[in-house]
Amino acid sequence: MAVYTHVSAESLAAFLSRYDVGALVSAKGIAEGVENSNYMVDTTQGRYFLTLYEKRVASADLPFFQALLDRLAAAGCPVPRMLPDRTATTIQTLADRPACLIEFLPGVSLSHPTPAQAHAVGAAMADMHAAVADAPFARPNTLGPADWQALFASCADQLDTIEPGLRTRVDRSLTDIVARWPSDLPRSIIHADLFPDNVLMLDDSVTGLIDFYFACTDIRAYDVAVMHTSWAFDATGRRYDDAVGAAAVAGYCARGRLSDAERGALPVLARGACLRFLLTRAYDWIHTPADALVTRKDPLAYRRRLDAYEERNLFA
Ligand SMILES: Nc1ncnc2c1ncn2[C@@H]1O[C@H](COP(=O)(O)OP(=O)(O)O)[C@@H](O)[C@H]1O
Ligand SMILES: N[C@@H](CCOP(=O)(O)O)C(=O)O
Repeated sequence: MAVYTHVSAESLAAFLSRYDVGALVSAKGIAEGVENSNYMVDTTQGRYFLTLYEKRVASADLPFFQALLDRLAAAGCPVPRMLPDRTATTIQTLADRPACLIEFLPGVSLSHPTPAQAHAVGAAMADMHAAVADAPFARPNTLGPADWQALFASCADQLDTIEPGLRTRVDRSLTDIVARWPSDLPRSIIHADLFPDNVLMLDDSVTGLIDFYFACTDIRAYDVAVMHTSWAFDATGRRYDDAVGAAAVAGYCARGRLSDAERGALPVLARGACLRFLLTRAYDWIHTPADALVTRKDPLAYRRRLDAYEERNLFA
């Protein structure tokens, strides 16, 4: 469960009184997620989502996320807008954290997506990229290739406590992936974390694209690669489902386009995605406070995916 910061009923009621959303009825910490503290809040008028931003979300970036969500929502993408209070203030402070009240969207996150569902999420990603194609705002990727060496250094000494040999394994791939990283592919705002748990679905329809807090300006095909790494494997990273992976890419191409150069780069972009999530998971595995109500994610599930992408071209 990801609740790092506890909010008392009194302070939540006072917070809600700034909005036209009715009075607090109940609030409960959300079991999923690892980055922020999230609550599902019921009021006399409906259901809302409350996020208190923690470690990896800089408050200076919140206006970017707000503008991005507003733009995507205006274009018809199923994203939750951050709600303004009566004074038109959206980004607030609660329990000494930046905090936002957010639209609650229907749907559930899938554990075992089918090809049809992966196709739908690929299409939704292409629509999202189209909606931000000429967006007048940008945000650098703070977890891109230029940051991996420092991230590696911050946990290198403890990597072998997760799995003997992991330090050497990561080091070897890091050097090779960074050397091969493409520099001339189209860039745009990307989600950068469109895992199944960041997509809400009902049957085969996408009802919510959520958790944009890693969104940034980077290689557009990297978003497709991140999606592939997260949708085409089971949670342990042991079982690869070619039909799901192919459907996610096909869904993207049904509504958007991948050039030959972008397609050709997918294997190295996927290896980079594996490394990025392996490293952040390893960092969290090592540094998450013992009393945090959070389920740490297994770094080795991404070491296994990295192995799979290095064994053969899963995009062939
Ligand atoms: N706007 C929303 N509407 C409905 N459910 C949501 C919404 N945002 C998040 N959730 C639920 O909360 C979970 C955790 O949210 P998420 O943003 O992924 O957390 P974190 O940023 O901490 O990783 C999601 O998996 C989803 O089930
Ligand atoms: N998707 C990342 C972690 C980021 O957490 P999220 O709950 O915000 O998606 C991972 O699985 O490592």
